[in-house]
Amino acid sequence: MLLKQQNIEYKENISLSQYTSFKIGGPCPLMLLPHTVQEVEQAVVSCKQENVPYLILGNGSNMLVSDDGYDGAVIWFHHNFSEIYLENETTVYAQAGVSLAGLCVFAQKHGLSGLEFAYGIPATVGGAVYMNAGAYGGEMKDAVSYADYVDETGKLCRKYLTELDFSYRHSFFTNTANVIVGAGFSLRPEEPEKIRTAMDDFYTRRKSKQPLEYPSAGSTFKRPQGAYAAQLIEDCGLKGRTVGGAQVSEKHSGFVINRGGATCADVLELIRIIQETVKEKTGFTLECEVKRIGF
Ligand SMILES: NC(=O)C1=CN([C@@H]2O[C@H](COP(=O)(O)OP(=O)(O)OC[C@H]3O[C@@H](n4cnc5c(N)ncnc54)[C@H](OP(=O)(O)O)[C@@H]3O)[C@@H](O)[C@H]2O)C=CC1
Ligand SMILES: C=C(O[C@H]1[C@H](O)[C@@H](CO)O[C@H](OP(=O)(O)OP(=O)(O)OC[C@H]2O[C@@H](n3ccc(=O)[nH]c3=O)[C@H](O)[C@@H]2O)[C@@H]1NC(C)=O)C(=O)O
Repeated sequence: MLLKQQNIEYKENISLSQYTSFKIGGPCPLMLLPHTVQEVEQAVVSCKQENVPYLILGNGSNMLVSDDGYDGAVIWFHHNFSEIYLENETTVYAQAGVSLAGLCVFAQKHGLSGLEFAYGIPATVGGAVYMNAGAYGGEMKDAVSYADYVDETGKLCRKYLTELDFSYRHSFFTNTANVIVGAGFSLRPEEPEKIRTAMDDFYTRRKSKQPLEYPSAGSTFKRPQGAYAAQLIEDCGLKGRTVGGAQVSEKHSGFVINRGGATCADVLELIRIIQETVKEKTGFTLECEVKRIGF
């Protein structure tokens, strides 16, 4: 395979369950761990040439991977692509593998406000921009100034906020094979203490309401127009409903959790039951927020 002759670090025959926050997922023959933009360009071009599909993995916190795994190459950014610096007085640049927690703490230490809402979202910068991650009234689109990416032909490009087509859990990148390599965040000066207090407040709220003690992929469904998925699920009596190792969290019914040993098939069956029951009893259609991989 050409892909393995390019000096890009790689691992073979990995189990994707080790790389997803759900702790679910079958095998994958090849994981590429690029360290430079040039290596990302090479990886994309080689995958195209060899007709190998690729998947970009950040923190794996929004993925439901098939028990049969993924028959392609995974490009992994966590731990590498972790550079972060001040571009000017109010702009922070972070590479795609930087954790949102790391980005928030960096901004706070430099007295820059605008990312407090994101403290506690278990994502990388790449995954968060890809999906316009949001919480507590904030979204990535409120802070992102531009994003750098390697396009599907292997060329490095930049798009600015107005071109990024952000909306609820969606961006220009959604359902494309572009690889985000970094982003610039435009922030406002504020006292570091005030920023720290806001971050701690959001984190405490998250911890008290969400089942962080179990593996999951965050909210399973998007908020449907005019309702909350969690409330609909609770009103339909589905809190605690279990299939194999998968369960509708007793703490927050918007989360399907892995109580131990859950398979992808368990989660899919539980999702099917939830969608069917909610539709039948309330008329609302619940759309999955979690991205399905390898189907
Ligand atoms: N608000 C909250 O409390 C929570 C939010 N989340 C969400 O989970 C997401 C998780 O981020 P993360 O764990 O890092 O992502 P994941 O590893 O879960 O990847 C999710 C998808 O994002 C795409 N992606 C990831 N990194 C990149 C990149 N560098 N360039 C292009 N596409 C990329 C991939 O698309 P592809 O398959 O096309 O390759 C992938 O399928 C965030 O967007 C956030 O919304 C999760 C938990 C809680
Ligand atoms: C976890 C994620 O993001 C989360 C984000 O952390 C939180 C906090 O702002 O708000 C969203 O959750 P959410 O829509 O479930 O919001 P919450 O405020 O927790 O709950 C909404 C409503 O449902 C009700 N609710 C919640 C839990 C529950 O068991 N039962 C219930 O009825 C709440 O009382 C509230 O009225 C995001 N999810 C989506 C799909 O928009 C994620 O994207 O993975």
